[in-house]
Amino acid sequence: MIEVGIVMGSNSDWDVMQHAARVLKEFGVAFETRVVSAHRTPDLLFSYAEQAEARGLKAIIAGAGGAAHLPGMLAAKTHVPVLGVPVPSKYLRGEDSLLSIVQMPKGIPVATFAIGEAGAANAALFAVAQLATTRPELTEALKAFRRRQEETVLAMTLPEVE
Ligand SMILES: Nc1c(C(=O)O)ncn1[C@@H]1O[C@H](COP(=O)(O)O)[C@@H](O)[C@H]1O
Repeated sequence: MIEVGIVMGSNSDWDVMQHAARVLKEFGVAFETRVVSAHRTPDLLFSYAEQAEARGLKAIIAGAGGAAHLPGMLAAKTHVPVLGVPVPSKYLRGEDSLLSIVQMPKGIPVATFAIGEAGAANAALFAVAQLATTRPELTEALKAFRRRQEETVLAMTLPEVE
């Protein structure tokens, strides 16, 4: 059963959003990927959000760039937690995406992550952590992930100054 939906406003967001998919794949979490746009496919957005809970989704990772209304509008139409990823935009480098996702009005929350690839990967790690509250094997996998990360950093070397 699919547990996490990864949606994005355009297939041009894939370079960034693939990093969420890669993390979920690494942790063995079942996910789907979809292009859904609040602006260009509003009817699809409504039906996706309205069906999310009944379809068993536990989290929706939503990435969009520019006037990034997708995460907020999904959150408006479902109680499934929405994790927003600001995708870098052509003219404002994603600061527009970040502000339009993070500044939600009181009452309709979107958990907002960093702009770009790191935000996409962290949104997926956060979704894994959410699922781990009822799945001990995911907690163990998260601990192992942190240990590997720590070992990588501890093994880092710096060049000598000439
Ligand atoms: N921000 C949104 C929404 C939305 O919020 O519903 N739909 C598409 N877009 C964004 O428009 C940008 C340019 O899209 P195109 O590359 O298709 O022109 C993408 O970053 C997409 O997320």
